[in-house]
Amino acid sequence: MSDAALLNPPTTHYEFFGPAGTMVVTVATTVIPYLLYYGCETAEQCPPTSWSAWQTRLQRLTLADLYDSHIMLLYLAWFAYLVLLYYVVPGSTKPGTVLRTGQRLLYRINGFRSLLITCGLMFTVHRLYGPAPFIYVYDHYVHWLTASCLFATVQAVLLYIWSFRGPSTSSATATIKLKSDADLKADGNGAAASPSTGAAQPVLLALGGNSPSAFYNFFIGRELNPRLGDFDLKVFCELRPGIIGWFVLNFACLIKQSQVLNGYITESMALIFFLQGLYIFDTLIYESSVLTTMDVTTDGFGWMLSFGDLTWVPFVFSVQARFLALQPVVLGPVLTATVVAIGVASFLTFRLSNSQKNIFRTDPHDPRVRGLKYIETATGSKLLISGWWGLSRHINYLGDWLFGLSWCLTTGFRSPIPYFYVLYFAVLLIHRERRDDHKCRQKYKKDWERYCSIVKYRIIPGIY
Ligand SMILES: NC(=O)C1=CN([C@@H]2O[C@H](COP(=O)(O)OP(=O)(O)OC[C@H]3O[C@@H](n4cnc5c(N)ncnc54)[C@H](OP(=O)(O)O)[C@@H]3O)[C@@H](O)[C@H]2O)C=CC1
Ligand SMILES: CC(C)=CCC[C@@H](C)[C@H]1CC=C2C3=C(CC[C@@]21C)[C@@]1(C)CC[C@H](O)C(C)(C)[C@@H]1CC3
Repeated sequence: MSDAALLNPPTTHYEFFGPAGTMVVTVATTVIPYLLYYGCETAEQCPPTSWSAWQTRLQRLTLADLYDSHIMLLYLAWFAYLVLLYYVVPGSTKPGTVLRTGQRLLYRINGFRSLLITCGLMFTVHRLYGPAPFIYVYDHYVHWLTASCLFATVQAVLLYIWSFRGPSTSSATATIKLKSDADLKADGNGAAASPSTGAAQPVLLALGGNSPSAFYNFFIGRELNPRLGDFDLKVFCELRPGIIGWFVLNFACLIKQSQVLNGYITESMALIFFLQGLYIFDTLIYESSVLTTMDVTTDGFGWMLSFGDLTWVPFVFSVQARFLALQPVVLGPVLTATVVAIGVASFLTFRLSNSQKNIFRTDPHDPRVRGLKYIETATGSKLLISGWWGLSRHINYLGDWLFGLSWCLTTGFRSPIPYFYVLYFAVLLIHRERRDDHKCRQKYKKDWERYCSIVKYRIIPGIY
C-alpha cells in the first residue's frame, strides 16, 4: 500500500445520512439565513402568517436586493484586515493535538487582541462619524450575508481542489515533531503512521472526508488542516471573521435601535449585547481551547465549516439582536431577572466544565482538579468521572444550550423566529454528542463502556 493510502484510509461510515443528506443540508442551511431575514423583515409580520404574504415578499426580490458588489469588496477587505491583524499583532504560539503523522501543528494565538483592536476601531469610528457607518452595516445585512456565503463557498471549492495536490514537506516553523512513539499512542486518533522525518508527506485528509462520494467529501472537508505556510485557514475562520463579525453586526443592531428610540436602547437590547458579547469574548479569551474541539481535531475544512464559520455564525447567531433593532422589547423586571439568572447559571456551567476538562487534561495534578475522580484508559488518556464531568458526559453542551435559550428569551414571546437558534442548536448538539460518542467508542473501546456505565447520562443529568 502507498504512503498516502496508509495515512489516509478510506471513509466507510457516513454522517448526515450520506451524500444525499449532505446535499439536503447544504441547500437547507443556505436558504435558512435568508428565510430568517425575510421572515422578519418588518416588526408587524415576523413571520408572515399567510403563504400569500410570503409570496409577495419573496416575489418582489431582485438580484440587487441580494447582492451588492461594494459590499462584496468590503467583505474581502474585512477578511484581509483580520488576516493582517493575525500577522502583525503580537501573540503566543500553542501546539495543537497530535496528528496521525506524529506531528503537532503550531498555532498563532492573538485572536483576543484582534477583537480588542476591532472594538477600539469601532469606538473610534463611532466617535468620528457617529452612527452612520453602523446604520450602513445594518441596512446592508442581506448583502453581507450573500457576500459571506459566496466567499465561504468559493473558499470550500478551492480547498477541495487544492486537497488533491501531491506530497510536500511541511514548514519547519509550523510543526513540531514528537519525542517518542508513546506520544503518538496517547492520541490514538485513527491509523498511526510513522512520525515524519522531514521527507515529503502526502496531504493529511480528515478520516471522515475520504469517502467514494466527491460531494460528501466537499461538504465534510477532505483536508484536515489546510495551511498557507504557517497560516491555518480552518482555525482562523472558526474564530475570527465570523465570530468578530457577529459582534460588529450586534453593535450595528444596537446602534439601529438607539436611532429608532432617539438615543435610547431597551434593557433587552443591552442584555443581548452583553450576553452574546460575553460568549464572543470568552471564545477569544480561551482561543487555544478550540484546538481540542472536534472541528479542529477530526473534521476536515470543507463547505460545512467554511459556511458554518463565515455565514451561519454571524447571520444566524445575530437574529435576536436584529429582531430587537426592528422591534424594541421591554422585558419588565420578572423576565429580565429570569434571563439574567438563566444566563449566569448556564454560562458558568459552560465555562467551568470546559475549563475543568482543559485544566485536567493539561495537568491532572493541578490543585484546581486534584480531588476529582477519573478512570485510566488503555490509551493512556484519563476520563473524569466526578465534578462537572460526573453529572453527564456532555454537561458543557447543556450549559451552552441554556445560554442560547437566555439569548432567545431577551426577545420576549412575540415571535418564534428568534427561537430558531435553540432549535438548531439542540439538533446540532444531539448529533454532535452521537458523533463524539462514536469517536470515543472506537478510541477507548471497553474503557468507554466502563465510563458510560459510571457516567450514565449523555447531556441532561437524570433525563438524557
Ligand atoms: N455555539 C455553537 O454553535 C457550538 C458550540 N460548541 C461548544 O464547543 C465546546 C466544545 O465542544 P466539543 O468539541 O464538541 O466537545 P468537548 O469539549 O465536550 O470534548 C469532547 C472530547 O473530550 C474528551 N472527553 C470526553 N469526556 C471526557 C471526560 N470525562 N474527561 C476528560 N476528557 C473527556 C474526549 O476527547 P479525547 O479523545 O481527548 O479523550 C471527547 O472527544 C462545547 O462547550 C460546545 O457546547 C460546539 C459546537 C457548536
Ligand atoms: C450544517 C452546518 C451549517 C453546520 C455548521 C456548524 C457550525 C455552525 C458549528 C460547528 C461547530 C461550531 C463551533 C462554534 C460555532 C459554530 C460552529 C462553527 C464555536 C466557534 C462557537 C464559540 C464557542 O466558544 C466555541 C469556540 C467552543 C465553538 C466551537 C465549535
